[in-house]
Amino acid sequence: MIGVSLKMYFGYQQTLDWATAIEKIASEHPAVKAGVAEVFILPSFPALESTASICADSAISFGAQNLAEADAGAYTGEVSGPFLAEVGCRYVEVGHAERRALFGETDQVVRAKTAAAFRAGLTPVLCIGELERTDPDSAAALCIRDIEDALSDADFSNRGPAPLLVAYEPQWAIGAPAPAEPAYIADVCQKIRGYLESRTEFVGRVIYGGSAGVGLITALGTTVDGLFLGRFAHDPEAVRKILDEVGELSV
Ligand SMILES: O=C(CO)COP(=O)(O)O
Repeated sequence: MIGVSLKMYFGYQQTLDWATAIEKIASEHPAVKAGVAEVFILPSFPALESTASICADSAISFGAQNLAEADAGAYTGEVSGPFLAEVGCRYVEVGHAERRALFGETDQVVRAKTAAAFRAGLTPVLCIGELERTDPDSAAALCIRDIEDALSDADFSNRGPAPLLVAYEPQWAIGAPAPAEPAYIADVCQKIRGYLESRTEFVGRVIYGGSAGVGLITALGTTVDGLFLGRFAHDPEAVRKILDEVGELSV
């Protein structure tokens, strides 16, 4: 699973050119064709509709970087889960470290947005990760506590197991020159995976984000379900190389 959030780096046309390039690379890639790699992209809201056209009948999917807590109403400037689903989003990011640090999103907000995503039938890309570098046991314990907390308002009663994507993003590794060490990532993600497997209301997978780029998935192997890329996916050729790596891992 290779996801990319563009954050707010690109302009509109730049986003569409990039999405077109990624769609072409992914849909022609043997790892995607063989079903061993999946790609999703998360552009800014105003590019979603054009991204839907680019991704129509394609192997790649798309989603949004944020959603409102409520489904409809007097919430100026917000975008609801049902709106995103109607545009064709499959994924929506919830609780990214930048939303928490820069826009005051609390645990309560993350709970409400996670519940809203599930209500709309979207797969939350639930971002969690420790603030400061620590040991893998402490990091995993904190992540599992945050996942449990984020899910605590979600209603799973009306359907079969819902898909959930956990993005393990140690906050100290976001926007850094290099990712966390592969052994550290693998240890934390294996523990998160163990927790996700113990829950039956949802089917959870865990991807790593935080300065992820070419070479990392080869080092991590199958200890993670994929990567959540930021800056290092701005060059579409880097995404091609990462898909090559995924293909090599599966043989
Ligand atoms: O936060 C991230 C993905 O959402 C990671 O971003 P960078 O890879 O640019 O550090």
